[in-house]
Amino acid sequence: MDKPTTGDFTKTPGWLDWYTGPSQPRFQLPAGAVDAHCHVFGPGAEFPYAPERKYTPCDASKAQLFALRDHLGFEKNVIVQATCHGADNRALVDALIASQGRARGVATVKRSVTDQELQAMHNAGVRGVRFNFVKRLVDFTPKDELMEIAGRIAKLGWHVVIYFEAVDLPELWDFFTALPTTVVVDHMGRPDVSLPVDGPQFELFRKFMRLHPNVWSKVSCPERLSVSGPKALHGEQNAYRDVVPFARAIVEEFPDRVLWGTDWPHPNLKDHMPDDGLLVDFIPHIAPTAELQHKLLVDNPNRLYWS
Ligand SMILES: O=C(O)c1cc(C(=O)O)oc(=O)c1
Repeated sequence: MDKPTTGDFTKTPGWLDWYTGPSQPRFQLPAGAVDAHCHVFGPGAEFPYAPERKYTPCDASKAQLFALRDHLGFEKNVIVQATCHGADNRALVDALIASQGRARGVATVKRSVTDQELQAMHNAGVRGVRFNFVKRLVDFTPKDELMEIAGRIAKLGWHVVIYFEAVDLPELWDFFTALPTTVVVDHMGRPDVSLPVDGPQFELFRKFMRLHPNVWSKVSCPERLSVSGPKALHGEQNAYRDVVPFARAIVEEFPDRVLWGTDWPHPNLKDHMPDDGLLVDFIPHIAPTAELQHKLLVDNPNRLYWS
């Protein structure tokens, strides 16, 4: 793959660029596998980063994403609008159209979005909107605005993707459970994996999924959640041990409501940038049987995004 560029923008100090030359995964993905959480950044020279962004990344183009897809052995992508592009979905839509049906998208919209704009996004392959509650990434949007957007996109058959941190789930519970669509949680609601997997924090998340059959979870981002490592670098086949029990518990209890994605190009990692090939090798640790792997990687994402 090409090396990352920066265009005319200056990257956030300490920014880690995505890993070039990822290894060939040892785990062979099943035919039809979907990378259900990844992003495109710019390129900034073509699709400028949003003025209200909280970070400036290195570029991560659609061509680079599709090269990674092919290298790792995925058939398709779900591209999630990154907060560095705000509610300007042009880079996302451009990538969706270029994918020729091999990518679907999750957009960020404001209440001012028109029905024609929503329809155009639908035609390009958008199937959801993302509501972000991680304070370091976005400015606050009132919940009545978000609920209004949810009501409108529900009519298109779209779903809502939510990104929040585990400590905020109690406060957000009533809003989340009132959403009228399928609800997809990013990265298992970001549990603190140094706490017990059967402790109150993660138990609340499991209860959230148990009580609400419309709630799905991405069991992605061990590289973001792990405290103990080891990192997915230098051929490590047993990376991020502390995340395994959390992700595996969700995959085994809710096999028909889980998704997996690389999270490439891994925005805002501070510590290291994983080898995406080794991230794929993480999958059998959390989905140990061929049946669970097929649901996670093929059946579930195809049902949600391509049917
Ligand atoms: O849209 C983003 O900016 C974004 C950021 C992060 C993060 O910084 O945790 O994770 C994501 O999955 C997406």
